[in-house]
Amino acid sequence: MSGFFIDRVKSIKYAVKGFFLLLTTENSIITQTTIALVFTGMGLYFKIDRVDWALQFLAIGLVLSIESLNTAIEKVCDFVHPDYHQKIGFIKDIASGAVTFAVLTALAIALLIYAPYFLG
Ligand SMILES: Nc1ncnc2c1ncn2[C@@H]1O[C@H](COP(=O)(O)OP(=O)(O)OP(=O)(O)O)[C@@H](O)[C@H]1O
Repeated sequence: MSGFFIDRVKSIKYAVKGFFLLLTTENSIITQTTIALVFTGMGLYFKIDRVDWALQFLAIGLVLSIESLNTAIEKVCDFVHPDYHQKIGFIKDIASGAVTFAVLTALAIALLIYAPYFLG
């Protein structure tokens, strides 16, 4: 039983390590995090309500999570096949496509939250 808890604590340790690796080494994650901070600033500036904060955090989490998985897929691709291959290109393209789904969702949420402040 105690082995189970030690394994869980180790998993959390590796997950936190991965979290900081993404934030400190991956340009795409650093860029998305910067955008997330800008939107957090906008939320504070416009004093958005509790539901809008929840939707905004959900959108930020969605984009960062999918972007992180896309980064992991790119790393696996580069590791298993460093040279050019049509299938690697296809795999990387559809992994990026997943990020596009998340970003479009986040853009829709951002428009719903902030358009009224800009359009009056
Ligand atoms: N080994 C490869 N074989 C075929 N096409 C590739 C290969 N590597 C990259 N590509 C093509 O180049 C595109 C960009 O790949 P890349 O790995 O540079 O990702 P990226 O989107 O620039 O991500 P990042 O900026 O996070 O590195 C892929 O979507 C794919 O179309």
